[in-house]
Amino acid sequence: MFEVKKFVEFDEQEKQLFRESIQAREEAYAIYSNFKVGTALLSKSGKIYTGCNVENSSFSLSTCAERTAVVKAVSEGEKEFNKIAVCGLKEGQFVSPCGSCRQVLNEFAQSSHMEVYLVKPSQTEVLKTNLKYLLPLAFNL
Ligand SMILES: O=c1ccn([C@H]2C[C@H](O)[C@@H](CO)O2)c(=O)[nH]1
Ligand SMILES: [Zn+2]
Repeated sequence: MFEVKKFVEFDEQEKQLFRESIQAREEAYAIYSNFKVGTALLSKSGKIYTGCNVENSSFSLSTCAERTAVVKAVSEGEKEFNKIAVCGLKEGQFVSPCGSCRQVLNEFAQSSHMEVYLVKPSQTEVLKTNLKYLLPLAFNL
């Protein structure tokens, strides 16, 4: 399930998350793909952790924005997250987390229905979905 709404229709906390994902994207180190991604992750305690993609000349060592944010947050003591905003731009379309990031989010999601927002840098519209929809029948131990 997903819905697309205008940026301004969301509540203040959500809009703050969206703005921080847009800002985080500015820091992306994407000199090989030129594809910048920014994220903002909301922890159970209410704090926001941001991330961007960090590429490497040895391409497979590149890190996605979502996992940058998760690793930052977990290393600072946060282990559960409620929401994540992902900001990217591909010919005007929404950018969605890759399969590896979906699995990593699943590890630390407070609920399997963790809210996932796909944000456009233009602040025009936002696609709202959830992790259950993006990762059905998820693997868990
Ligand atoms: O979920 C994703 C998928 C891709 N990227 C980055 C990795 C790479 O630097 C660039 C192109 O794949 O986009 C992310 O940050 N998040
Ligand atoms: Zn990814």
